[in-house]
Amino acid sequence: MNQHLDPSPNQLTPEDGAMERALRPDSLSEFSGQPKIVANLKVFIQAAVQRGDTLDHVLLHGPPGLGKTTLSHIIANELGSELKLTSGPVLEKPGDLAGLLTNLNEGDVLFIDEIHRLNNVVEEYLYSAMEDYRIDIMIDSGPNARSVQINLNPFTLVGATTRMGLLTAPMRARFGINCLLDYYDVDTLIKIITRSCEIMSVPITAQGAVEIARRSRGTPRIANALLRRIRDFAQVKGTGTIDQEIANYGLAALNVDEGGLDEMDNKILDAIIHKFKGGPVGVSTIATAVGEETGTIEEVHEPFLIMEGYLMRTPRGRQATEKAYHHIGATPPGTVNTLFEF
Ligand SMILES: Nc1ncnc2c1ncn2[C@@H]1O[C@H](COP(=O)(O)OP(=O)(O)OP(=O)(O)O)[C@@H](O)[C@H]1O
Ligand SMILES: [Mg+2]
Repeated sequence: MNQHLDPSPNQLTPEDGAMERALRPDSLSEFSGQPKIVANLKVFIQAAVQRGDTLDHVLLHGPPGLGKTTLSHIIANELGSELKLTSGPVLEKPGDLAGLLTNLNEGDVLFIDEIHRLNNVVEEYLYSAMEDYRIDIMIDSGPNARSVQINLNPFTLVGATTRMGLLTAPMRARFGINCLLDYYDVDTLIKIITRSCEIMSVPITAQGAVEIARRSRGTPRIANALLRRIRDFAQVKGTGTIDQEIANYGLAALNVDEGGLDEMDNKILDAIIHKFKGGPVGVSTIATAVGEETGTIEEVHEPFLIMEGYLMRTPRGRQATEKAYHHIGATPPGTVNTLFEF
């Protein structure tokens, strides 16, 4: 298996990373899809700007590659503010956070990616910063230790998470604006693909765009990643134009099937059906069976397979649907074989 060809969101090469940034829309009007989120953010941003207030803290959540980081850049752009980026696992101790917070200017946007991965101590520290724009820092240690209160400039915290369930209730409660990003429909993905092709100066036919959009798992990052690879196929094996034929050829070569399922999606369905009698089976058992991390299955594969109707979540575990059986060419349980009926 060609791992480097895997278009999964976690396997971008540095070259892909640069291209991803080039394809990233930088204003709300360029951002396609998520109409409710865009409309609401427009109002909240305009209202804050008109009043000369800082925007309330924003929580962005949803599966990888749907535009959380993109939106954080856009929010800062639209506010005309500076964006400072960090992420949950990087902030190991309160001092790391204090350094960042005290350097924020009024109205700056602080983006904390993977905010569910903040440790408890840092998280509690963040509460007073978010609520009162104030932090207590300890100076000296031992008998001379004392805490000093520092006032911060008002700022907007934008937190992003793929795992809303892992965010503590007090943390969630401190965000005034809560945005759940949803998978994109095919029409919106066509728009995103067409825009990317214009930026990359790659010719694409309408059918070529449909084919890639349809098989991008509702995710702009995957649409762009597939597009870049199919551009290579078009250049080397075709005429340079991405039409339906070369799109089909490239998608097959990349192991993306007709329904847009990748190799791991198919492996998961196959394991549930053939190893665990269709389920219900726990996600960690599935993870072991297919050799993938439990977290990746929960964040990346499961939400997509559920949305597409291949998988059900029951209190006792994950269960394959009839659609899943048909997809991998197995017979669903309870199906009467009509050949033997008289
Ligand atoms: N609405 C959109 N319109 C156009 N392009 C988009 C949109 N949303 C995302 N993209 C593209 O998809 C890429 C991935 O988006 P982004 O990095 O914002 O995802 P994310 O939600 O932060 O993912 P992760 O959870 O993995 O950090 C961007 O570089 C951008 O090119
Ligand atoms: Mg991101």
